[in-house]
Formats: sequence, C-alpha cells, structure tokens
Amino acid sequence: MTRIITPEPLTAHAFAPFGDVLDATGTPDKMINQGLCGRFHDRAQIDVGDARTGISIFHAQARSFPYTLDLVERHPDGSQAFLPMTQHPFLVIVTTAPDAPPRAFITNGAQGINLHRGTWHGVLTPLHAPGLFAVVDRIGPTPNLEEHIFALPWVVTAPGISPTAPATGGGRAP
Ligand SMILES: NC(=O)N[C@@H](O)C(=O)O
Ligand code: NI
Repeated sequence: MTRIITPEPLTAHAFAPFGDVLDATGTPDKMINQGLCGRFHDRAQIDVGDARTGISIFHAQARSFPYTLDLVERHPDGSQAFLPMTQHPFLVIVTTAPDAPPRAFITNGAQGINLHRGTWHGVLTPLHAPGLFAVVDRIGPTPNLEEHIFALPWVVTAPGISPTAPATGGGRAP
C-alpha cells in the first residue's frame, strides 16, 4: 500500500499552523530608498529562545517527483527559515505529528518559509539545481533536532501526476 501526498500551492493561510510565508505579494508596508523599494516589513517571527540567531547557506541536492518522504524532523528549541537564493520553486512538507498525514506545498519561486519552533517537517527539498538557500535558525549548544523515520514512507507526487517511475531519494542524504 503506497501512501500518497499530492502537493498544493503554498499560501500563507494554509501554512499558518506550521509557520510563516515570506513573499512580496500585495502592497508593501513601506516604500523606502527614494520610492524604489517596497519593504514588506516584519513578515516572520524568529524564535531562538535564549540562544543566538545565525544565518547559514545550504546547498542542497535537487530532488524530483515522485519523491519519497521517509523522515520528518523538528527543532524543539527554535524556528527555521528557508530563503531561496534562486527563483526556483521548492517542495515544503509539514505535518502536525509524525502519525498525521503530512501536507506538501510547492512554492511559487518567490516565496520563503519560516517554520515555527517544533513544526515537524521534511528536510530542505529543492526541485531545481542549484538548491541554494539562506537559512536563519538557532545557533546553540543543544542538538535542537528530533527525527522520526516512517515505517512506511510517503510518496509525494507531482501535482496531478500519479507515481509511476521509481521514487527518488527521500529526506536522507545519499
Ligand atoms: N539539519 C539541518 O540543518 N537541516 C534540516 O533542519 C532541514 O530542515 O533541512
Ligand atoms: Ni529542519
């Protein structure tokens, strides 16, 4: 029995229980730089407790559909933001709990996400190379990582396509 997830377009409303969506939709909160730049102000809440906030760069391997999700993880001590450095859509998988059906979202290429502290998620999943992302998260002394490996993986299909080809690698590095 194959457990299927069909991805949906990422929207702030749908993603709200899991985190923030960062994008430049709608009217800027403020025009700056002599009116040449719109500032979409304070659109995500960084939460690192009493630790330090860091910015890292991830260069992640691109994945393809059908995508096997064999692991979710969470960071109990802080939020984690993924800000793409290219204009490619990427796949975001979140769930309320490891035993709940995950939800998969595809960004529109101009969106970033900020996962709330403790949100169960698939690892960073680019869909195009280079998978370059700025990542804003907690820099602290604890591992800040819990993982759950599914006894039966989920298969994420491309929107509207059922899995036929063998699925690509899951959340773990090859
Ligand atoms: N482990 C790590 O830094 N990355 C993961 O947390 C991830 O969500 O990709
Ligand atoms: Ni993570």
